[in-house]
Amino acid sequence: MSTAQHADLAIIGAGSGNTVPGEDLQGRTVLFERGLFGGTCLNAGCIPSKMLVKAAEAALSPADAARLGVELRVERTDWPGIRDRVFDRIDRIEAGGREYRQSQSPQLQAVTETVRFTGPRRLVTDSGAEWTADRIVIAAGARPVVPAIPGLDPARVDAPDSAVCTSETLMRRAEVPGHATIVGGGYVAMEMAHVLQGLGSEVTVLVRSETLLRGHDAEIRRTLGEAVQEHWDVRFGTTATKVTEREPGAASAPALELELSDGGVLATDLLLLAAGRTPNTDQLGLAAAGYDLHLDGRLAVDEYQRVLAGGEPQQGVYALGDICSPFQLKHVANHEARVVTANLQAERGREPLTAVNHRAVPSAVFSSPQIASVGLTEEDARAEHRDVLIARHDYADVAYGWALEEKRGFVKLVATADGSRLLGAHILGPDAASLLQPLIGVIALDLDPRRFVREQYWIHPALPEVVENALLKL
Ligand SMILES: Cc1cc2nc3c(=O)[nH]c(=O)nc-3n(C[C@H](O)[C@H](O)[C@H](O)COP(=O)(O)OP(=O)(O)OC[C@H]3O[C@@H](n4cnc5c(N)ncnc54)[C@H](O)[C@@H]3O)c2cc1C
Ligand SMILES: NC(=O)c1ccc[n+]([C@@H]2O[C@H](COP(=O)([O-])OP(=O)(O)OC[C@H]3O[C@@H](n4cnc5c(N)ncnc54)[C@H](O)[C@@H]3O)[C@@H](O)[C@H]2O)c1
Repeated sequence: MSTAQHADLAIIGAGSGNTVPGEDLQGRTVLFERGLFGGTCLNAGCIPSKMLVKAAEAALSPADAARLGVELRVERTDWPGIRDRVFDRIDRIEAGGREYRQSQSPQLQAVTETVRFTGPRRLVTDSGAEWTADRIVIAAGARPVVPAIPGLDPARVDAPDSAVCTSETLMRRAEVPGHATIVGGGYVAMEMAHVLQGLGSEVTVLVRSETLLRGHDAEIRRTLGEAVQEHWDVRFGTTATKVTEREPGAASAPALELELSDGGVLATDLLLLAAGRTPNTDQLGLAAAGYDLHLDGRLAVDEYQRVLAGGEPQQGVYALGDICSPFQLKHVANHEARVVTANLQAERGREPLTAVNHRAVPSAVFSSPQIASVGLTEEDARAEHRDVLIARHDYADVAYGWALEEKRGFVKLVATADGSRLLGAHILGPDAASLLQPLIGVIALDLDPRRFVREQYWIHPALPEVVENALLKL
């Protein structure tokens, strides 16, 4: 006889999955979380990284001020103070979320363990507790890839006394390294290089390919590459071929020696691995459940976020966020969580399901310069459409750009040949993420960009005039 406990709904992962159980969900719910409540975004991702970017930018402000004729000096950056300010706030929110789920959520049982499937709708925790559930939401996220580099012991990555880390532990480290080496040329590498340099590190970035931020518009990538090389030692087409870690605690610094594919040797205090994030599907025993996976390890879902098995959607089994999404972004995970919540309700009332909307997914990279992007790149648009219109306006050609003395920033728009539909928008420069937002609306709501620009006021002389002028050029 089975001793398994039974739930109406089981949720795996209290990151974005934690938003699914609302007041109106009926029946017994179990929420499995092996780590921190709030998941990656709150504890080791979007939120602490942006709080640190802000501190780094304050430390880098003398260079901006100097362009304006103001001489500023940074007296000191108080890393322990900055780190503790950031994580005191975050840790309190995490503890509050945990406490709420553990003792104040009626009908919900929080199980703070790792769980895996032993069959379809059948689960077991690490301590052996068995569960069955009528409906399941899989929101188990992703984790940093640890590339195979000779000499690198994967078990030591992120250990408290190790000089090799990922974004999981970087932001809570005891010290800012004198010299940091970053493997990767993607989002994490660009943002963390900015943070580390701002807070006092010398930074070397090892980029396996010849470009930063693969998938972004080529002009954006090229301009970013030129800009960051003014501050960081960026080595394109270069990988680490061997890592030698000195004895932990050995007096002689630096802690690591790296052999590089170009034959060079690099002594460094910290190695940050920022080589992508892999979905946690391999840790979930999914073969026992028979659910389908994509080649890149993502759980396969249909447009209603229902998990597929043998190509067929499984009623009542959903996935959301990094475990299944083609976009590893928090706003996408949140949207998918809303779709899943709506569909759990709809299923009960036998109402139509809501489809996910992955059109016009924006992203921003909070580096220096900041980048924000939505829709097609120029290259993709040219491949998809016979003719396209490209419009570009520089920050330097609007009044607020003069106030900023901004030389590099620009807005680039990609539209259909007649200018009636915006296909993509790409911004590089101060406040790019905020400037992009109205253009996300134009694409998402299929607004005519010619009406959008003409039939509203644009505040003069505010920075959005750079967006207005790019739109006028269409
Ligand atoms: C450094 C960094 C910065 C980022 N910045 C941004 C940003 O600025 N903007 C943005 O949009 N996105 C950003 N992201 C991406 C964003 O954090 C993720 O896309 C988002 O958090 C994914 O949410 P999720 O719910 O899918 O996964 P997670 O938040 O990772 O939640 C998954 C949860 O499942 C738990 N879990 C996993 N397996 C099991 C198991 N077997 N049993 C029990 N529990 C399990 C985990 O402990 C975790 O808490 C950033 C990511 C990083 C790493
Ligand atoms: N601001 C944001 O929205 C934000 C910030 C951070 C992370 N994220 C999300 O998290 C995801 C993961 O970030 P990321 O920077 O780790 O991944 P990424 O996919 O953005 O970049 C990975 C980089 O590592 C390189 N790489 C891969 N394997 C390698 C290897 N074996 N050796 C050397 N280099 C290798 C790739 O060429 C690439 O440059 C992002 O794709 C993004 O979706 C978003």
